[in-house]
Order: sequence, then structure tokens, then C-alpha cells
Amino acid sequence: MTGEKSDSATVLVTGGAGYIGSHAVLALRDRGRAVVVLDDLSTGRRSAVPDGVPLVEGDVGDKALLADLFARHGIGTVMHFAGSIVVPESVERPLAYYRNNTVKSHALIEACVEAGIGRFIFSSTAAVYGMPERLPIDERTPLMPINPYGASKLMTEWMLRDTAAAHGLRPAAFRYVALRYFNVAGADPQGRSGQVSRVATHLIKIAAQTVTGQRAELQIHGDDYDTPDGTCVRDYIHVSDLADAHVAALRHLEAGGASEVLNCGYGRGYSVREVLAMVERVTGRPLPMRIGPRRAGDPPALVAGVERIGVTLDWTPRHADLETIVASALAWEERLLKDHSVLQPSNPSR
Ligand SMILES: NC(=O)c1ccc[n+]([C@@H]2O[C@H](COP(=O)([O-])OP(=O)(O)OC[C@H]3O[C@@H](n4cnc5c(N)ncnc54)[C@H](O)[C@@H]3O)[C@@H](O)[C@H]2O)c1
Ligand SMILES: O=c1ccn([C@@H]2O[C@H](COP(=O)(O)OP(=O)(O)O[C@H]3O[C@H](CO)[C@@H](O)[C@H](O)[C@H]3O)[C@@H](O)[C@H]2O)c(=O)[nH]1
Repeated sequence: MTGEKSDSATVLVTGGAGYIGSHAVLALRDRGRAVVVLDDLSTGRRSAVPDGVPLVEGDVGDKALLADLFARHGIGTVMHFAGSIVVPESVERPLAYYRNNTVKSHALIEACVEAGIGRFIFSSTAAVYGMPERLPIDERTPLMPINPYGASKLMTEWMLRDTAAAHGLRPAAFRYVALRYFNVAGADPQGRSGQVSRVATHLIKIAAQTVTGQRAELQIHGDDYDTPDGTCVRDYIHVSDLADAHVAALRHLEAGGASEVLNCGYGRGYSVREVLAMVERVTGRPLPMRIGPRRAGDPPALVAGVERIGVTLDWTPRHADLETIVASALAWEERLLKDHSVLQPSNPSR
């Protein structure tokens, strides 16, 4: 397409020092793609960025920095992972979430349009659906987020949709893929990256911390849901498969493909109890747990409809089973316990 940057152009990964972004960096590098990371290290870690990948330490909302970075590194595509991700925190501090996730995404999209960067891949979330009544959840399901986190992401999807509509047909076309992640878990099979959270909230991460003795017990947030065993059901996707989906989205846009909004999951749900049983099976150790009250805002079941991603992207998941997800998360947790350099502090000033 006229005016577009070539396929060999560098990919900018915002939030590339974080959990999912660092796996995308690995997936891109494994395929020989040139990558630059932009991260403010608010939750990310310098050590998550592989040697040889430039890390620009800065804010994704800083348009002067972006213009300079785009030109200096010859950026052709932006993968936008940077953001704030803790749902209960978004309820307590909505404006901080709208600023970091929505306002700063606005600056980034605007900077792309101004620089003629026409390919954008965005980390969206199943939280845009809220509490859907029917499973599986396909992309036409009504969008009714029930917390500021989901709303902040949905607004960015809308900005992308409207920007593509306005600029998509011009010579410097703007096209995007928004990937709505379901429950992301696991770690790089080669042990190069994984999840490091100052305050963990995700089930598999907390289970890994508990079974390795870092927590006394895990609390199951409610066992009286209308699900087969009473605990919540989620569609867990391995972080490396998700990273590969980003590479597939990149290829789709580079081949001239249209803008898309796609669910990322496997289309299969596991209950909290099933996940915890798998942790016990993989480790051969009992997991201390107790039943607690429901957690506010938890939908009983979220399972992705995955037909659309299957027909749109050339993406074949390679780690699509719960045992692999759990085993890789546990291997990473063991490594964190042994090798403290992985835990190199993010940004000491924050
Ligand atoms: N983890 C999940 O289960 C999940 C599910 C759905 C969607 N997502 C989305 O995926 C993306 C990545 O999530 P993650 O789990 O890797 O979280 P993370 O906290 O590990 O990564 C986010 C990264 O963005 C950086 N960052 C935050 N604000 C920034 C800013 N203003 N400027 C520059 N860098 C900034 C952080 O330092 C961090 O490295 C987020 O956009 C999140 O909303 C995550
Ligand atoms: O200590 C714990 C932690 C979690 N859970 C339960 O485990 C399930 C999964 O919880 P969690 O891992 O926190 O993920 P979700 O709340 O489902 O949210 C994740 O998945 C969503 C998409 O499905 C994304 O939008 C969010 O960003 C992401 O955090 C839920 O039923 C929780 O109540 C427990 O019972 N005990």
C-alpha cells in the first residue's frame, strides 16, 4: 500500500518490559524481527527486555518522545501493551485508569497518524463484555464493561475503530487489530520470561506462589456460582500462544488485511477447582486452600468464542492445554525463587 512502512520496519512494543509484552518481544525476536521497547518501568522490569533489544524508558503518552522514537528507529507497526491492569484498583482510582489506558492511548494513536504509521495492534480484554449471559462469548456479544478498567480499554477500541474509518482509505492507511485477551497465564517454555507481580491477583500466579510456600493458603473466591462445581469458569490462554497471535496479527496487517477485533482464548473453560487440582497434580503437593466469599465483580463464566480468530489469522496455538500452562507457570515461579536477579526492581522512584 502506498505510503506504508515496509514489512522489515521495526516494531515498537509499548509495555514490552511487562508480562505479556516481554513474551511478544521474544516471539518477534525469535522470528528475526527488529523490535524496540517503550516502557516507563512502572510495573515492568528492565531485566525482562532481552539483550540487544533497545529499551526506551519513557511514557507512552509523551508525544514528543514518540515522534522522535518513531523516526529514530524506523517504526512501521505499534504493538500497544502498556497500561494499568488491576480491576479493583480501577474501581478505586478510575481517573488514573482512564488517564493511563485511554488518554495515553489517544496520544499514541494520534502520534501514529501524524507520523504515517499505519499498523496498530492493541491489547484489549474480555472485560469489555462485562457479565455476558451466553457462552461462548463471540465478538458480537454486547459490550457492557462493569468496571473502569474494561471501559478504559473499550474506549481505546472505539478510538481505533473511528481512526481507521477516517484514515483507513487514505494513502497512509491506518489499520488495527484489537485482541481481546481472556485469562492469560503461564510462562515462556524456555524460561526466558514469566509473570512477576508486586501484588499478584491472578489465580494461577497465586496458586504457584502458594504451592511453593510463599503464601500460607489460597482463598477460593466463592463456590456457590451456577457452574458445574460452583466455582468460576475461565478460558486460560498460554502467554506464548498469545504472543504468537500478535505476530500473526502483524503478518495480517502487513499483508494488507483489514482492521479486526478478535477474541484470544481457546474456547474451553476450566473452573477454579479444576485449575487448583491441576496445580496439585503437576507438583504432587497439596495446595492449602479455603473457601472464601465471592469477589465483587466476578462473572460466573467467561469462555471465548474463537471462530473469528481462527478464520482471520494464521495462528495455531502450541501450548493449548491446562497442564502445560500450569507447569510453565510453576517452573517460572521456581526460577524466581532461586534467581533473584530476575526480580531486579522496576523503577525505584515509584
Ligand atoms: N494479564 C492479563 O490477564 C490481561 C488480560 C487482558 C488484557 N491485558 C492487557 O495486556 C496488557 C499487558 O498486561 P500485562 O499483564 O503484561 O501487565 P504488566 O503490568 O506486566 O505490563 C504492563 C507494562 O506497561 C508498562 N506501562 C504502564 N503504563 C505505562 C505508560 N504510561 N508508559 C509506558 N509504559 C507503561 C509497565 O511498566 C509494564 O511493563 C495490558 O494492556 C493489559 O490491559 C492483560
Ligand atoms: O486468589 C484467587 C484469585 C482468583 N480466584 C478466582 O479465579 C478466577 C480467575 O481470576 P483472575 O485470575 O484474577 O482473573 P479474572 O478476574 O478472570 O481477570 C483476568 O481475565 C480477564 C479476562 O477474562 C481480564 O480482563 C483481566 O484483565 C484479567 O485480570 C476468578 O473466578 C477469581 O475469583 C480465586 O478464587 N482466588
